Amino acid sequence: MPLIAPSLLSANFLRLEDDCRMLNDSAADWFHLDVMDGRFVPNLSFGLPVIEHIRKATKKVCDVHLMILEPERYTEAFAKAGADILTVHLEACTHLHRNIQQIKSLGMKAGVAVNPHTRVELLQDVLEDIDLVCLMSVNPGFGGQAFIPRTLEKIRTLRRMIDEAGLNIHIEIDGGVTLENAPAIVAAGADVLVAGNTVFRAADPTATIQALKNLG
Ligand SMILES: O=C(CO)[C@@H](O)[C@H](O)COP(=O)(O)O
Ligand SMILES: [Fe+2]
Repeated sequence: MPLIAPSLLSANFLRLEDDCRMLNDSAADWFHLDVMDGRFVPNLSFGLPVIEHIRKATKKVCDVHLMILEPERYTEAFAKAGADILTVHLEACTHLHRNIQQIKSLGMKAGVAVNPHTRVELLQDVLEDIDLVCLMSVNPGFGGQAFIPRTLEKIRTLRRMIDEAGLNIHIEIDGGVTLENAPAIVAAGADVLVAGNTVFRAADPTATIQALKNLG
């Protein structure tokens, strides 16, 4: 059964407390929180104050996905805000290994995200240092985009790399996850499904989260 991480980028920000409560009462495992800087990605989202409040509204894992340049400038602030997992983009880090060490030294789990054009083989030399790989299955910046099918092959390659190294690392798929494609994503070797629009645009978000869990 995969872990389900609804993305609050698609939540109703006027009713964020209601959406947090709905997720708390649902089968959701993690809260996926997308932070954008308008530089690494062509969009802005929310930042530290919002995450601090969401942290107080849930006991579930806060999985923070940083789509920002120079993430090392904010690592400590996100630790203080209550992130459990902090994921930085390989493409945004000059000193990725150092950034990973910094995240872990502050008591958080470390994730590395890769864009659709980035080969997963580039993760080989940090694999043993991280807790999660976030494979972007859309170009980061927006919710509601279509899943890029080539991601399935990348999941299989990454799963092989992780298994051959005898490691225990989450493979999280982020972007365009639906009830239709979730079974193939899990069959390819992913174990965490991020879902924004599929959950928050559903007539019954709670049932949809449960269905994603059962389908995978
Ligand atoms: O990081 C991102 C987008 O950049 C994602 O986490 C999206 O928020 C996922 O939304 P859907 O594609 O599931 O609607
Ligand atoms: Fe994300």
